Amino acid sequence: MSDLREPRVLSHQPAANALPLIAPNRWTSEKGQASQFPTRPHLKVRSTARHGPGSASSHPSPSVTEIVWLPDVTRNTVDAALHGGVTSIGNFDGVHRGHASLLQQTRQLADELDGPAIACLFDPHPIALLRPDAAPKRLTTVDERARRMQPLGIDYLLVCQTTQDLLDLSPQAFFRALLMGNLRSRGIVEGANFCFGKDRRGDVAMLRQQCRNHDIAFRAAQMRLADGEMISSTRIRNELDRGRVEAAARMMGHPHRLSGQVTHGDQRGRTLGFPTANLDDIEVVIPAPGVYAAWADTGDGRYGAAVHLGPNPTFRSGGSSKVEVHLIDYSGDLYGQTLSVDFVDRIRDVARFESPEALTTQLTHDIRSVRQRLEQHQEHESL
Ligand SMILES: Cc1cc2nc3c(=O)[nH]c(=O)nc-3n(C[C@H](O)[C@H](O)[C@H](O)COP(=O)(O)O)c2cc1C
Ligand SMILES: Nc1ncnc2c1ncn2[C@@H]1O[C@H](COP(=O)(O)OP(=O)(O)OP(=O)(O)O)[C@@H](O)[C@H]1O
Repeated sequence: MSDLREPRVLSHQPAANALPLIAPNRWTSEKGQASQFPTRPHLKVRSTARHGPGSASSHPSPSVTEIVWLPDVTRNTVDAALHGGVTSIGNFDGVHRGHASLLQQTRQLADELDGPAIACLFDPHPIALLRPDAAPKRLTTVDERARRMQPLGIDYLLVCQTTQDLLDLSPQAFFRALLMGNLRSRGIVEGANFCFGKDRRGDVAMLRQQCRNHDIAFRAAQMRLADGEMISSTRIRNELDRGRVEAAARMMGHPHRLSGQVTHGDQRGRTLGFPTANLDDIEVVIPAPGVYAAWADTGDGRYGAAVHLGPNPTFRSGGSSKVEVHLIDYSGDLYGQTLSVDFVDRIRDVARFESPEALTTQLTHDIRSVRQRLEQHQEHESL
C-alpha cells in the first residue's frame, strides 16, 4: 500500500493559511463604518503560471488574480488599471466547469482587445438581502474563487458590495454605472441564462443590444452540461447536501474544499486509536453527515484523510454535529492551525456502535477503504 503523504510543492494554489489574514466582514471597518475605496485591502493571490496554456497577451496585466473591493458601484470608481477590459459578471460560486469555460473566453477576448480580463461578483449574495431566509451557504469564499480563477487567466476579481441601492438599479442604469461609467468595458462575456438589474429584468438579448449601442464587443458563452443538465452552483450545492461529493467534484472540475481552525474536541479520538482534528469557523457548505475519503492540507503537507461529518451517536455526549478529520500517516499537533479538506468520495453513513471497541474495528475498515479510494483518485489524477 502506498504512502498517502505527499511532499509539499509550491503549486498554483497556495494553502489557504498562506494568505494574509483579513477581517471576516470586509465591508465593515473596525469602527463599524463601511470603508471607502481605495482603503479596502487588496488581496493578491500569487501564482507561477499566468494566463493558462497558449495565451499570448501583450497587455501588462498582473501575474496574480487581484481582488478589488468596490463598496458602491455608483459612487466609487475603480483604478484605471481595470479600464478598457473584458468583463464577465456572476456569482462564480464554486468556479465550476461552466464558469471556467466562460472565464477562459473572457481571457481570450481580453487578449484580442488587449485589455485586462475581469470577473465581477456581488458580495454578499444578492439573495442574502432579498430573501435572507433563503440565502444559500456558499461553496467557496471570495479568496478561494480568486485562487481558482488565476489559472484561467483572470487579472482582477472585482467584488461589488451588494446594497439595496445596487439591487434597485434598472438594467440600463446598472449597465451605465458598472460597465460603462466604472469599468469602461470594451468587451462582455456571459452565458445564455445571465440576468441583470432590478428584479433580474435584463437578459442576454438586452445586454447584446446595449453592447451594440455602445460599440462594446459581446460574446455569449455556450452553457456547459453534466449528465445532460446544466451545471450550476445551485445544482452543486444540492449534490453536497446529499453527500454526493464525487458528483459535485465532476461538475466543478475539482473537489469541494472546506477549511477550518483546528480546535479541541472531547479528546476521545486518541483513546480509540484514531485521533481527529475537529474543525471550527467553517464558512462554506458542509456536505451531508457521513464518513468521507478526502485529502487534507496542513500548510506543510497534503495527507490522505478519513473525515467524519455529523454527530457521534455511539457516545452519550456525542449529539452535536462535528467536522472531524483523521489524517493518515500523520503525527503532530495541529491545534490552532488552519486545515483544508478536499472531499473525494463518501464511504458510509454515520452509525451507532454497541461499544467503543466495535467503533474502532469499523474505523480500521474505514481507513482501508479510504486508502483504496484515494489511491484510485491519485491514479485517475495522474492520467
Ligand atoms: C473515519 C471516522 C468515522 C467515524 N464514524 C463514526 C460513527 O459511525 N459513529 C460514531 O458514533 N462516531 C464516529 N466517529 C467519531 C468518533 O466517535 C470520534 O472521532 C470520537 O468520539 C472522538 O471524538 P473527539 O475528536 O471529540 O475526541 C468517526 C470518526 C472517524 C475519524
Ligand atoms: N453551466 C454553465 N456553462 C456556461 N456558463 C455558465 C454556466 N452556468 C453559469 N454560467 C454563466 O456564468 C456566469 C455567472 O453565473 P452564476 O455564477 O450566477 O451562475 P450559476 O452557476 O448558474 O449560479 P446559480 O446556481 O447560483 O444561479 C453567467 O454569465 C452565467 O450565464
